[in-house]
Amino acid sequence: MAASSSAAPVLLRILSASVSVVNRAGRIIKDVMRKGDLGIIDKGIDDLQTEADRSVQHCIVTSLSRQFPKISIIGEEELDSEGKVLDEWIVTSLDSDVLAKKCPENLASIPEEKVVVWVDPLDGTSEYTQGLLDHVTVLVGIAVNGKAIGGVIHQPYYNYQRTRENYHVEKDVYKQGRTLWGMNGIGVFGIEKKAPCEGKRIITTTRSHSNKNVNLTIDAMKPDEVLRVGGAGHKVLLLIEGRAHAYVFASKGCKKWDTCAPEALLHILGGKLTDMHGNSLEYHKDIQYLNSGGVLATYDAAVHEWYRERVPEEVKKTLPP
Ligand SMILES: Nc1ncnc2c1ncn2[C@@H]1O[C@H](COP(=O)(O)O)[C@@H](O)[C@H]1OP(=O)(O)O
Ligand SMILES: [Mg+2]
Ligand SMILES: [Mg+2]
Ligand SMILES: [Mg+2]
Repeated sequence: MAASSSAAPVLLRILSASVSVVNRAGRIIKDVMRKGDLGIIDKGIDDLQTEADRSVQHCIVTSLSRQFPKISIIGEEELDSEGKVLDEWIVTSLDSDVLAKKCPENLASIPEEKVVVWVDPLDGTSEYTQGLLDHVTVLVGIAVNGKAIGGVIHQPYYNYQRTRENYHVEKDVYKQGRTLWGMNGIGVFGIEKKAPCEGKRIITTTRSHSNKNVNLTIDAMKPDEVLRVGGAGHKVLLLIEGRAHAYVFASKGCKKWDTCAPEALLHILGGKLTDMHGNSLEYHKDIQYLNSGGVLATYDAAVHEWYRERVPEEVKKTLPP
């Protein structure tokens, strides 16, 4: 594998390394939970950090920067660079399924220096601390020229309730955890896209960062059902799997590391993610981290406009892009 992997375009190698490292990240998240002491630090209003957020960020950032020293990596957590990084957290293997794909021509010649990687080591921290474990994802988004072009979403506890209830069933029937990955021009792997039900409108939104404007906006869209769940990654998974039609978050709070990987995969699958005004999000390394215009995403790009038109003017005024 060594010869072929070193010959592969750098973007494909970055994606391949990201797929490898998120599996290690998922094990760290489970180890911290099993130990029981989450080491919670309060970063601000409704903004927690746990031992898992810290350790996973060290794991992903150190693993990727050792292999790709010239890429820009921006992670959610502000950590002491002298902090403890265990050798066992460093993963430098490349996923062979990713390497086997053909990188599209327009991306094959992108040099390392032009790549920005956005890392959310643990998305859905609030839900993690409350035991809503399948809301948790690990997000690695890849951007080139300010656009989200690929990424990885790892959901470490996918199926965990089924594995618990069906412990007597063969282990592999309900495998716990999954990894989705994709890149423009290659596709998305690790998930099957399903269309949501017709004749009903299901909106998914925040469960831990709600406010008056979030609710006003959802009401204006007259949903039949509202799914209040944690995590930006998790909510985009609900769109991809046809469990919701739209993800509506008419508030500030989500950052670029929350949206980069989910946006990339959703777009490849025909969906659309923008701010509440319909502006596309930018991922240059010097961009402001906050998605100040909120987040509006739909399972299909064709229905996005319908939701955008219904965002109340008074709410839009509070969300300058
Ligand atoms: N007000 C906020 N402060 C900090 N993080 C936020 C805030 N709003 C949203 N987020 C981040 O966006 C994700 C999606 O938001 P929500 O779950 O509320 O829909 C959250 O899990 C959190 O990411 P993280 O858990 O990685 O800190
Ligand atoms: Mg956080
Ligand atoms: Mg997050
Ligand atoms: Mg996070």
